[in-house]
Amino acid sequence: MYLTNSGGQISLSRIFDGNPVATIVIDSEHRVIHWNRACAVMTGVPASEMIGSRDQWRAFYPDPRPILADLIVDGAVESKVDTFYHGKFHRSELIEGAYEAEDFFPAFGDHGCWLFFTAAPICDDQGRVIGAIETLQNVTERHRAEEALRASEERYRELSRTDALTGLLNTRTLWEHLLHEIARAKRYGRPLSLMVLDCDDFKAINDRFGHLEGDRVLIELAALIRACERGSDSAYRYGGEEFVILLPETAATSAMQLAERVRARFAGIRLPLADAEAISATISIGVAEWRPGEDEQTLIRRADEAVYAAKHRGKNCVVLAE
Ligand SMILES: Nc1nc2c(ncn2[C@@H]2O[C@H](COP(=O)(O)OP(=O)(O)OP(=O)(O)O)[C@@H](O)[C@H]2O)c(=O)[nH]1
Repeated sequence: MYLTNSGGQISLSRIFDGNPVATIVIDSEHRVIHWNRACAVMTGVPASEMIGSRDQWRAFYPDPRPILADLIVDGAVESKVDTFYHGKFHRSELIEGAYEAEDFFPAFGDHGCWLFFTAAPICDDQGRVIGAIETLQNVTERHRAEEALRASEERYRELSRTDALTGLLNTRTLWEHLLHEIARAKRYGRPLSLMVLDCDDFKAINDRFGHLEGDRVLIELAALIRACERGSDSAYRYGGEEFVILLPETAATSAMQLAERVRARFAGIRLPLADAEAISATISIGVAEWRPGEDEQTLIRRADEAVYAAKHRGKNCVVLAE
């Protein structure tokens, strides 16, 4: 078949060969009849090794198996395409009987390669499939950019949910979780407790040792809280030197025990300073168990009031909310 122009004729195989998109054509016997230059460059396999053979798989896979064009020649039975390209293919919206797929080829290039490939049937005048044409494009760069974007979105999502200094969840997340946990406690009639922890005399710590050392105390307290929380608990930085631990499935007695453990362990910590001095600090804790019908603001307010009560009792203690 020829195209004609003022300069003469161009054969179809020259057109294929000049196509910058890697292209393979096979006949009804699965024999390769075209393997263009772009395909040779992409796969590293010259056309001379492929034309007339049924070895097209060799350019892509370690073991013999059909490529997409082979499945098209075999009638493009969807279940068969699915066997080889599960979750990675869909029907072409442009050409009937054609498929598009995207897959990772670990042996391509230095670190593997993502290819987007399409295969369509070639039919005779009666509509019988007499071969298939497959095109392949390297979409690795696009994939890497998408992965980087996903990772950065995930990082931003994480940052928007956490407190930068301590790495604990932030107040916004606390309100979300609290609403959810109250709804759950209500629906299933389960206990739910919460504690508010407030660093004692923190202004004096800042004044005496400096703001950076104050930050160290907060970081240390956050680490201790994280070490003490159980699987279903979650911890939040609630304000400057205030923290919250949310305790699903926990009644007041257990919450008080946990609070007492955190208080005692924190009081025992000595943060060494350069001049052989050490910082020690204490916390006051208010514990509140959710009451049926109570909303999140009221629950937190009761725990806050218990913290004030603890401060009035001399600090470094735990008080159960009224
Ligand atoms: N280093 C540091 N200090 C903070 C941070 N956030 C808040 N603060 C300080 O925490 C101190 C809290 O002081 P107050 O609310 O007066 O409470 P307190 O000194 O702990 O006194 P009591 O609550 O009665 O024990 C303030 O001086 C704030 O500036 C922070 O992220 N880092």
